[in-house]
Amino acid sequence: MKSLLYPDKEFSAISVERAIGEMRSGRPVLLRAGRSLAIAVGVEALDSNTAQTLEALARGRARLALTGPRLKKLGFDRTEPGIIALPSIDLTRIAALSGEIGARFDAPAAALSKLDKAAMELVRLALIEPAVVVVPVSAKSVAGAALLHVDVNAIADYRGARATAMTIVSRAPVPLEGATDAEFVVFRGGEGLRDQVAIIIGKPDLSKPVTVRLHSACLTGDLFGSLKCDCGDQLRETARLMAKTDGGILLYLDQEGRGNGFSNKMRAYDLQAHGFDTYDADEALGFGHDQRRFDFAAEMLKLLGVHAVRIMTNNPVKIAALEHAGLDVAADERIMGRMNDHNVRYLTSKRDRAGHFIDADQLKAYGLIKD
Ligand SMILES: Nc1nc2c(ncn2[C@@H]2O[C@H](COP(=O)(O)OP(=O)(O)OP(=O)(O)O)[C@@H](O)[C@H]2O)c(=O)[nH]1
Ligand SMILES: [Zn+2]
Repeated sequence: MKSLLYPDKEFSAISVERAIGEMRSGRPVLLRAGRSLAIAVGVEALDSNTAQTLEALARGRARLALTGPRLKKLGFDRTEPGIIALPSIDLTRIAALSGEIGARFDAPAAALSKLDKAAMELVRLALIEPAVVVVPVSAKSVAGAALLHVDVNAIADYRGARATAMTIVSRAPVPLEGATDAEFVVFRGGEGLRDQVAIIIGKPDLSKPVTVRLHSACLTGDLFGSLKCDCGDQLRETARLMAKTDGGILLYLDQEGRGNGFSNKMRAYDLQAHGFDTYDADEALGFGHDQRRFDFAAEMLKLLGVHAVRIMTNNPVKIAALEHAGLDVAADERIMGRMNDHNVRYLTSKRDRAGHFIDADQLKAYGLIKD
């Protein structure tokens, strides 16, 4: 039946997209690896009803899958993701293991099975808290249950199949303040089928290096002028600069919170309000320093006919990503926002911990760094 509608490979990717939707909605998903089955439930979605149902199915065999950074924070000597046995679905223990600050556990953590790996990847794709309960089940015990099934191989192959599959779905002129000749081009595709936008400012000459910026969405900074970062300034300054010079292309990428999603960014901001720096906060939540990939952004540029770029960024990873994707990076230029008491620590951390090219003199003048 399925092959009547879609080729098998396409059906695999579609089943993952459906599973991402289930995860984001807080519903369990049934994973299959050969003859083994397991139910995966994001920790974010656990309540006492779900816990009771899982308890009955688990018969002591459930486990909690956590990322490497989270296990490290718990005191485990490992950087790889792993699982911790859950003899019972104890919500307090699960909450402590997955998110409590200062929680420490010395129970052994084991390597992920194929089922656990798939569960972790789904949670990552769904942009929810990166912790998932995995409950091995028999086919008989879930017969007739209204659960979405997805094969672990489909999940493993998903990124490769979809990461750069971008198509243009609409475009229209939108005059901007400071850049009246601007056209918005909307792309759809990539992981999670999000909408991504390219804003073509002026008439860039595609036969020469085109000025580009890859700008990851920051609702707080871009729209509300949050003082915690420099995003809003960078965004508007880039558009103005492109309009004043030979034009350019600004990619506005749906990658809130360095790719962690907006809810996780707000969790991180809450930790920052209690003294954590930007990277420590993400680590405490189980994330690495930066989850973003820019291969799909390079594909957007290629689809617009760009071969060579002059990129405006302080982030070395963006430069390397475009080069890796086969674009000629003819130059890279800095773009700084205004510094203030609320964002100077954030900018210092980006310089010191992620190698961003941020003007040390400016930071020094602000008095936060010594050398
Ligand atoms: N997780 C997390 N994300 C943050 C925090 N502050 C800002 N962000 C996100 O960081 C990203 C910043 O995007 P960009 O300005 O494009 O990227 P950048 O890596 O700073 O590089 P350039 O600005 O090009 O130098 C956005 O996705 C923001 O939502 C934070 O404290 N934690
Ligand atoms: Zn920001």
